[in-house]
Amino acid sequence: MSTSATPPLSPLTITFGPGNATLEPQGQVLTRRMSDLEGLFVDGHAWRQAVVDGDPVVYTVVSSPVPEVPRELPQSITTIYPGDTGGEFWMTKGHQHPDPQGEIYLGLEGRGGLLLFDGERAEWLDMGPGTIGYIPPGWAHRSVNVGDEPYRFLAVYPGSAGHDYGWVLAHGMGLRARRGDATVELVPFGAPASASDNPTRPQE
Ligand SMILES: O=P(O)(O)OC[C@H]1O[C@](O)(CO)[C@@H](O)[C@@H]1O
Repeated sequence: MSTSATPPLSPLTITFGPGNATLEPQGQVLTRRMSDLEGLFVDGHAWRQAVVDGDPVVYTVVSSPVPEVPRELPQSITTIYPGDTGGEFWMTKGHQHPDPQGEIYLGLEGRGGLLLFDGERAEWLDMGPGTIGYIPPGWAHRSVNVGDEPYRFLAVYPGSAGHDYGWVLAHGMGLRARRGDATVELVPFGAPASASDNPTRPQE
């Protein structure tokens, strides 16, 4: 199997590839470049410049062949590359499940964080190899690489959960993760980009 399988599935084993970067057998592979993250970084000028300067790959999602359909339990490995845009750490788009169901992440490599927002409360979970992050039903979720190496994690989620990206654009994520002096700095979602990033840049 090299793409999404068709139910009914037979029992199967799925193994990690080299560096925990892939799954075998493997399904779909999604590549998100900077241009796919329009409107998500608070510093829109820095985002646009990064697109012009080569439109780097921000993260990839490698799925197993288990399909996103009701009653199945798909898995995927997400690799977020290290970097920041206008001081804001590279991250996934973030989404809400239209069908509110839980999800688990297992940290595999690197240093990351799991930002959760239910529309009122925001929570931050530190993630690393061996950490399980639990996403309860009704919490939008975004992963962030806060280190200097690729941050990699396994996600396991109900196949009927779905991905609502519009919810995050409409409601935000409560907090943003910025590069601080020694570690991650969490700031209110609406806080402007730091003036020191570009002193001559007018605020959007
Ligand atoms: O869908 P987004 O927000 O781009 O983030 C990708 C992550 O979310 C998932 O789609 C599942 O929640 C994972 O496969 C992956 O870790």
